[in-house]
Amino acid sequence: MIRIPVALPMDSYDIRIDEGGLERLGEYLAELGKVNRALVVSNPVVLRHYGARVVRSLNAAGFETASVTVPAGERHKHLRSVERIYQAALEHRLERSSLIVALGGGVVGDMAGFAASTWLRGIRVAQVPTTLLAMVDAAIGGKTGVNHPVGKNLIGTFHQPCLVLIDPQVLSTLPPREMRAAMAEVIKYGVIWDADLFKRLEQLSSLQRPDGRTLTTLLVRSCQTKAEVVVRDEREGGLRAILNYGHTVGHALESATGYRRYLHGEGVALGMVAAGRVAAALDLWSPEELRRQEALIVKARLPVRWKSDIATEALLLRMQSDKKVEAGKVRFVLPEAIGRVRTGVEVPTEVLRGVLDALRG
Ligand SMILES: NC(=O)c1ccc[n+]([C@@H]2O[C@H](COP(=O)([O-])OP(=O)(O)OC[C@H]3O[C@@H](n4cnc5c(N)ncnc54)[C@H](O)[C@@H]3O)[C@@H](O)[C@H]2O)c1
Ligand SMILES: O=C(O)C(=O)C[C@@H](O)[C@H](O)[C@H](O)COP(=O)(O)O
Ligand SMILES: [Zn+2]
Repeated sequence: MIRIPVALPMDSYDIRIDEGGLERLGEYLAELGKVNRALVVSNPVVLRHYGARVVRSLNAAGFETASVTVPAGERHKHLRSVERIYQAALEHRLERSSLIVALGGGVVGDMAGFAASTWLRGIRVAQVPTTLLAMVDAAIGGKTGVNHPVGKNLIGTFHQPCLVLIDPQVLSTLPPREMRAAMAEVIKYGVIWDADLFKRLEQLSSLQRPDGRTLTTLLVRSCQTKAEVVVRDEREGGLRAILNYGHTVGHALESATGYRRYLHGEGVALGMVAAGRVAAALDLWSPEELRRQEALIVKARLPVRWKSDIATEALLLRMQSDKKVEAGKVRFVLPEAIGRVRTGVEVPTEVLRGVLDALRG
C-alpha cells in the first residue's frame, strides 16, 4: 500500500493506493475514530459492480450502513440529485459522528462531498474514487459542488475528505472513453508542474490502458502534485489556480453543450489546446512546446477541435461565469514552459476569439 499524506494544518488526511483495498475500507475508516453510521453514495452502475464489497467491509468494521444512488452522468450533477442524498441521510438518521462514503467518479464525489459539507453543517466524507479521473484529481483537495445550467460547479464548498482510498482494481470495468478522458488531467499535471511526468508520457508507447507499473507511477505522480498544490493553497487564493489549466474553455464547452456532449476530461483536453494556442499567440510559450502538448493530446486519443455548431460568441459568454473572473475580466492560466504556468493572465478578446474560431470545425 502506498500512502500519500495531504498534510493540511486543520484537516490532514491520507491518500491510500491499495490493490484490492475496497475490502479494507471499513478497517481504514475504523482507524479514524468514532463513526456510528455510514451512508454509501454511488450511482447505479458503480453500486452494481462494487457496492456489495464496500458494504460488506463497512459492516464487518461495525458500521450501520445504508446506500443511496444518484443518476449517472454530468447532466445529473445538480441540486435535485443532492436532495436524494439528504433524503437518505434523513432516513438513515445520519448524525454528526456519521460518515458519507463517496463511491464513484467525480460526479458522485463532488455531490457526495457537497452533501457531507452541508448535512448538519458538515459531517465527514471518505472519497473512494472508481474512475481514473477521480483517482488522480477529483477525490483529492476538497472541492465539492454541482453545476448550474449557466456554468460548471457554480454552487459548491471546500470540504476535505477524511480519507481517499484508491483501489486500482476497479479500473478493470471502466469504459475506454473514460480512461482516455482521465489522461487529460494527467497531461495537465505534466504541463503545469511536472515536466518529468510529461516526458514519461511522451515516451510511453500508448496512453490507452497503462500496464500496472505505469498506472501506479501515473497515480502516484498525479496524487503527489495535487496534494502538494492543495497543501500550499487550500482555498485557491493563488497557486491552486494552476489546477484550473484548460478549464476556462473546457468548462465553457461542457456547459454550452448542456453537459451532454463532452466528458469533463475531453473538455479539459480541448481547453488545454485553446490555452496553449493563446499562450503561443501572446509569445508566452514556444511553438515547439505547443506542438508537443498537442501531440500528447492526440496520442491520448482526445479531441483537439470542436464542432462548428458551437458558436465562439456562446463560449465567450459562458466564460464570463468562470470562477477566475476578476473585475468582470476572465483570467487565464497559460503555459510558459512545460512544467510551469502563469496564472491571472488577461487575454485580449480578439486574440481569444481568433484561437476559438480556429478550433471550431
Ligand atoms: N472536485 C474536484 O477537484 C474535481 C476535479 C476534477 C474533476 N471534477 C469533476 O469530476 C467530474 C468528472 O468525473 P469523472 O470523469 O470521474 O466522471 P463520472 O463521475 O461521470 O464517471 C464516469 C462514468 O463512469 C462510470 N463508472 C465510474 N466508475 C466505474 C467503474 N469502475 N467501472 C465502470 N463504470 C464506472 C460512471 O457510472 C459514469 O457514468 C466532473 O463533474 C468534474 O467537474 C472535480
Ligand atoms: O482542484 C482544483 O482546484 C481544480 O481546479 C481541479 C480541476 O481539475 C477540477 O475540474 C475542478 O473541479 C475545477 O474547479 P472549479 O473551481 O473551476 O470549478
Ligand atoms: Zn478538472
